[in-house]
Amino acid sequence: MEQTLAILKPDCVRRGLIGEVIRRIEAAGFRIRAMKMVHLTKKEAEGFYAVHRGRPFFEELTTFMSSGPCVPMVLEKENAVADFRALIGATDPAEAAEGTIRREFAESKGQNIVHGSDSVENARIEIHFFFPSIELVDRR
Ligand SMILES: Nc1ncnc2c1ncn2[C@@H]1O[C@H](COP(=O)(O)OP(=O)(O)OP(=O)(O)O)[C@@H](O)[C@H]1O
Repeated sequence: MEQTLAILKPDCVRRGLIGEVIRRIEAAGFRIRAMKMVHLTKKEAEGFYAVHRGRPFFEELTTFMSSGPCVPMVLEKENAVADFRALIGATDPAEAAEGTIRREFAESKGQNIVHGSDSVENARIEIHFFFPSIELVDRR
């Protein structure tokens, strides 16, 4: 069974959308394996998004991600990584498909409600970042 790392970003928490977004995630067949609320420091946000260091939006992104609490969670499902990316939609809500979480709730490319790992390999790295002691094994 595949796992992916999702984050309900600070805008999701601030706008009171945690419940609504989790409802959609569960309705789409994902099982929540781990979840917590954390307020990242700027340094931690820079560590999580290290691959984007040097990109023009890096400063805005890491300032936003450390601006308030967020909710990282480990989601499990067949084909979890790709299916979760499909459920959340394109990075820019204006380009996200009808019915996706970002299309429905996100206000901008920067504040886009939710994060989802973009590959199985990155999912492993990102899960370890937030849940270093979680067992990454098949537990059906
Ligand atoms: N042009 C931009 N301006 C502001 N923020 C941006 C921009 N491009 C990307 N971001 C932010 O950086 C995050 C990571 O960018 P990336 O291109 O990896 O998008 P993504 O894979 O859809 O998003 P995520 O990694 O959060 O799931 C985006 O979710 C978004 O919040």
